[in-house]
Amino acid sequence: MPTKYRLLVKNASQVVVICSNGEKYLQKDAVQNLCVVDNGSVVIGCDGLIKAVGPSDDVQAEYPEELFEKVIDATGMCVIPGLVDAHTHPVWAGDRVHEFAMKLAGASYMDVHRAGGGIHFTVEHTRAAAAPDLLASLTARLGRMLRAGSTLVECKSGYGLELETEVKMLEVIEKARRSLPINISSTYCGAHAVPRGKTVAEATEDVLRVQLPALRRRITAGDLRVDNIDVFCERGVFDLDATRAILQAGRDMGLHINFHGDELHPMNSAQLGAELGALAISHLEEVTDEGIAAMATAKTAAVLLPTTAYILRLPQPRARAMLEAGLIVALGSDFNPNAYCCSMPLVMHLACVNMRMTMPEALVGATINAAYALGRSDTHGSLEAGKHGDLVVLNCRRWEHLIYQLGGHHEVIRYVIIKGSVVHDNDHTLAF
Ligand SMILES: N=CN[C@@H](CCC(=O)O)C(=O)O
Ligand SMILES: [Zn+2]
Repeated sequence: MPTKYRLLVKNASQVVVICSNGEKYLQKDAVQNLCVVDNGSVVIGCDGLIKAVGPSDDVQAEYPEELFEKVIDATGMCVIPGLVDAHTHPVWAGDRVHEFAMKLAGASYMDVHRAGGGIHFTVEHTRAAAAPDLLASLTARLGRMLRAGSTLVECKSGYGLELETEVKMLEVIEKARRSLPINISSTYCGAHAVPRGKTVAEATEDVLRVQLPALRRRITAGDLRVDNIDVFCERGVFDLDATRAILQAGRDMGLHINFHGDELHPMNSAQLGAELGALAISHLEEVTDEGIAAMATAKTAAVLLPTTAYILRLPQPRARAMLEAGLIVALGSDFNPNAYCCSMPLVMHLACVNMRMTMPEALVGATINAAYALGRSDTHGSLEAGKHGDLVVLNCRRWEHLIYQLGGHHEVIRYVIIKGSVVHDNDHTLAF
């Protein structure tokens, strides 16, 4: 009999589908009631898309095993959707381990930034780096994220702050997108800091008159794919007017608005994002109640970054107030030289303990809602027929072990699968 399907994952103790009615995001009570199939199986076709998910007996009655290229017996294991990391800065040279020591000794993020460190330090090293070296380190970092269960990752530029290096970074992201199995959502973040020697007005003009028009030409020519536009809207970085001008220009080019706001000071970034129809705003440690309400009405997702609040000892984002107001809450690792974390399981753990999210809220934040924040929830973020066959098989009978076992994801994750192909097989056999 000819092979017709790529992969059968059968007999899993739990298949965490997340949602099953084509929802683009989950909010309010829907977040608590995850769709979970006990003793379930998943079928992925040769096109890499999910064909069926359901109770094992039903699936196996309809899809005989001999039709499959590969069968995984997931007895005693769980299946969850591939994790989605909605916020990373993974292209850079030069680490900042020395600044970690400064911060532990009491320096704030902006103290380091104003002293010429922080983003400026990384910009200097990234400008000097050769593209193949940046690609090699990006590949290694994406590999680490993938082994921690991430199958769709947002990747920002933003350590160039001038055309040449911003394009170099976006080209590196594009090469990774074309050559690696992991899915990438690419973000232009040329307004990540005001470059040394320029005013905010000059930096804004450079983005508007030089960088964006050049990017538009590259995108139109098919050389580059860019999905999102980002600005660091913060006191001492880009103010509200500059942020508005840049985000509007990006939106006019067809990019999704997805930016840094209300992190260190209340800037009314949330209200601005809601007004502009932003798909997502990240950080929000300092968002006001009015900002939360505006985002809920506009269906602008909140991308919360627990690693940053933890490392910088910031006030935690008010996840509970956001969830209760009906916001679409997503999570991201914020991997960058300040917050060196590639692990969404660790991010979910921090979100639960420090932000008081429940485990279902954290998993929703790292799947369907993170996919929504990237405009990808029609194809990613849940295990529904027609979506990409991206999933993680866990070496445990209950999916919550992935969050509960602090820092233990290397042992808990057995397989990472993208479009029905096993891209990571952690050949451990653990008993619970
Ligand atoms: N806050 C602005 N940007 C990054 C940090 C980037 C850096 O420090 O290099 C963030 O999301 O945390
Ligand atoms: Zn960031």
